[in-house]
Amino acid sequence: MEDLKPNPANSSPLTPIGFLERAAVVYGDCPSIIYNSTTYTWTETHRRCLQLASSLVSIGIQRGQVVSVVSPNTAAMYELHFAVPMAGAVLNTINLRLDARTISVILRHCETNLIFVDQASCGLISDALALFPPEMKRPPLILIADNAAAEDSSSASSVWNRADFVDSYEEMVQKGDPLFQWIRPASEWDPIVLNYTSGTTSSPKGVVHCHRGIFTVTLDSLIEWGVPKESVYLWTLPMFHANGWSFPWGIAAVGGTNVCIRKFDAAAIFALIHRYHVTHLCGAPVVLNMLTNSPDNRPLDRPVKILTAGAPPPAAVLFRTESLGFDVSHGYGLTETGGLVICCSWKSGWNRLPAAERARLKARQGVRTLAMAVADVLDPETGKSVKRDGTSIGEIVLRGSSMMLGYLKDPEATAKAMTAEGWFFTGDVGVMHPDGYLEIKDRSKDVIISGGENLSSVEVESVLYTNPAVNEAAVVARPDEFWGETPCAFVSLKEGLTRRPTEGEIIEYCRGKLPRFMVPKTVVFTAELPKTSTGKIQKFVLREMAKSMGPAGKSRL
Ligand SMILES: Nc1ncnc2c1ncn2[C@@H]1O[C@H](COP(=O)(O)OP(=O)(O)OP(=O)(O)O)[C@@H](O)[C@H]1O
Repeated sequence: MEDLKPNPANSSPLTPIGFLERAAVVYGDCPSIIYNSTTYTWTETHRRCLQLASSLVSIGIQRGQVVSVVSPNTAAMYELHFAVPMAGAVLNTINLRLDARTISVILRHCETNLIFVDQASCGLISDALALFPPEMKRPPLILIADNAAAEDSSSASSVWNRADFVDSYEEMVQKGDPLFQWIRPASEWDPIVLNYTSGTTSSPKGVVHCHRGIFTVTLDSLIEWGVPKESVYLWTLPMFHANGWSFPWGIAAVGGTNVCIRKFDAAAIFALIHRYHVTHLCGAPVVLNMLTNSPDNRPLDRPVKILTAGAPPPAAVLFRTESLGFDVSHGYGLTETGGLVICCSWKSGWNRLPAAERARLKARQGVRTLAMAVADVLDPETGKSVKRDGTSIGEIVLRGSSMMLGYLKDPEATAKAMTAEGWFFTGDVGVMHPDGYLEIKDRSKDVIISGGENLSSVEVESVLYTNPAVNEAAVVARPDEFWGETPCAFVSLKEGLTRRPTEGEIIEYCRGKLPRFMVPKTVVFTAELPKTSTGKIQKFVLREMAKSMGPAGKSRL
């Protein structure tokens, strides 16, 4: 059989871009995108993306060049996930909640060739470009004009003239060629996207993924979550966050409907679910918490599937979300993995367990998805797999086909993250349970060491979330003269409480539920917890605050 080798008939490069072509054939008349009063079909989306791709080529965009986008979840943002790679270019979606300085650094770092700017982000991009060194060439801009953005503060007219843009998004679509032969990747290893990490632990890093990686993670996520054909997907997860965990391409693969929205709050989510018969949505645990704590929440008429990832979901939050009628799935991934690669695959037998136990099991991150080759937890001392006992701690490592190509212009960080032994080191600390499901205990930088014992801040937080008065909680290390470090809890309380608990009461509550060394020694009440632009709690900010409070004293309790 040695003579049987790859040949042109069996080795066409894998790419998710072909999903759109197929959707236009199979689901041509079905709605592809609903955005405010606009509805497109898959035939129209396919045609519009081809037209836009051809216009990109005619203005000089070349294979492998970076094209950036700053936009909320609009129809244009969705189309660009296909149109930019169809022009052979690399899509770089930028988090519009970042500050101008960070965006300026990103734009210069990736040497972008063109920026699509949503009307409401013009002020932000103007500020970011003003920070370019004077001798540096500014990239050309395309305006995504949008009536729905008009109410936002820094609209185009107030910052820039139309002449500052080389064109408008809609004009580029309209003048493009609907018969354009899109530029297929020469190799499946060609880059397709460049995404910057959330910057939770350090400065954002530029992660490059190839067509093959995105193809596999997209199909993998559809299978793992069980997304059927013609699902109705509500875009609550920003597409700029790791490409919405691959669902822009995934929803095309199943011919679903993308309900795109610029902004959301709990009331809007419940209204849209009802109006469009939404079947699926994604959100970080902070979104689940917002839905369940909102006065607008109401039990759903029919079950809606919600996939959560991005931060540890406390069991209490999962429990409350399911009580409203959501069917929650829990996954784990990093910008570096292109989407979710570990999922808490649900076993039907678990449905017979009490609700609290179900939530506890679901709070575990789970097992590798089908396309991930290996997921393991390695002992930091020996480099060997930890015992499957649910208590031995190690670093979570991964190997598989959706792993990034590497960090842009950072061979050192790339080599540190992906070793010659074939592991990607996640920087997350976890345990392996006897049933083969893994659970994150902390980010390695967030582990608290108290009296020589490693203490999981996530476990303490999950207890705090069960307190009916607690809205959000985060636990970090506070220096302590005797113990080295002790857990310090930052807590925001729910609105409308008739009586607010005291620090002593919160500590007492934890005493009843945690081993002594894990009980917070300090509780700080705060109106809101600091978050990154992707909704993750910024523990480094809280750590600094805890440090500035000084050593906790000589308490030996
Ligand atoms: N289900 C989950 N449970 C717990 N943590 C999760 C889960 N999913 C993702 N995470 C956390 O999110 C991280 C990946 O986040 P992302 O790629 O958005 O950037 P970041 O790591 O937050 O930012 P940076 O790398 O710049 O510090 C994971 O390493 C993990 O710590």
